[in-house]
Amino acid sequence: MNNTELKNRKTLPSKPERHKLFGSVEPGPKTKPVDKEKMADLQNSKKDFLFDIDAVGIANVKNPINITSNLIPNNQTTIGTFRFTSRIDKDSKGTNMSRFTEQLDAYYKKNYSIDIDTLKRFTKDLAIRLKQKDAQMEVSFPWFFERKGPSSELAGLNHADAGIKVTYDQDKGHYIEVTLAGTITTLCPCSKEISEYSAHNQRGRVEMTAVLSEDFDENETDWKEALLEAAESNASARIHPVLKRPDEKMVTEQAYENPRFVEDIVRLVAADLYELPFVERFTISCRNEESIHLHDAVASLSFDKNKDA
Ligand SMILES: Nc1nc2c(ncn2[C@@H]2O[C@H](COP(=O)(O)OP(=O)(O)OP(=O)(O)O)[C@@H](O)[C@H]2O)c(=O)[nH]1
Repeated sequence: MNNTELKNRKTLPSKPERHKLFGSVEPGPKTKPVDKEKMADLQNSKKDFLFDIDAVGIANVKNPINITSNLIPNNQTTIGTFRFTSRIDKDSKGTNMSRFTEQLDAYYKKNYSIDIDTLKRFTKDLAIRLKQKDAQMEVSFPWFFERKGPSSELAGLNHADAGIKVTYDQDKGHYIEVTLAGTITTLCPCSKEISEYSAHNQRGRVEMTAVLSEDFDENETDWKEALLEAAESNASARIHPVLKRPDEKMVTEQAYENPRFVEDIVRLVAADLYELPFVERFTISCRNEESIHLHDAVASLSFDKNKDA
């Protein structure tokens, strides 16, 4: 910038003056207490408020999390989306919302890992912090895993959407439910059967929710890997980030050799989850994004090993 340009530059008012220009005003007279002890505490008022509340808390909380995985990368940092709640009875006006994020930050500072044992501790600590008999947390996160091309062995990262829901109840103990949604290739059996050549295929999303047995040991089994394998091993073919021509030929032929309807997928995945000893009950859904329609094909089933077996 030369001297003439510098001289022609506009002189702006100061930042406080600019704020006034755009409508900011001086603070008014203040009469309410500023000390926490003297402030009204509406949410802690005790009275008959007519109804118990099943779940009150906060949702859509995002925080960085550490997870471990049996598949590479074995340790990863990803983003967790949380929901925290507890019951309150009809004698309490409200919960203490700040305590949920206060506890999350305390765990974050301890560099905690999102594993089931830690989350069991988390929910029990949360119930104590809230002075309630129960607490529930849900966390969902993208889980990354390395996948190699079947012939070239060239690697890249795939991801699935994972979730854990843990409930602590002073009288009943812990309840644990896990969710995994993975992506697969399916090739239409009907299309293969009726056509002189080719068959249309689709990208399917398989979502599995499983209630885990009390004795489930995460040190022995990575539930994420087990559920992913249930979805992928029953598909027409797996999804790959990197495919060279020899890989593509293998994947295409494998899909043709293993045609699947959306119904076939939920039943075959159900058979695998039925055989996993640490799964007590499960729900499976599959949504295929059809390549010859604008709509999707969907199927779902639920099974309880204790009731339906
Ligand atoms: N209970 C309740 N609080 C809400 C809601 N929306 C916002 N909040 C706010 O959450 C803020 C923090 O609440 P608390 O955790 O009770 O704060 P506090 O009483 O200073 O915290 P403690 O010292 O832990 O008791 C309050 O200022 C509430 O106004 C709501 O729908 N319900």
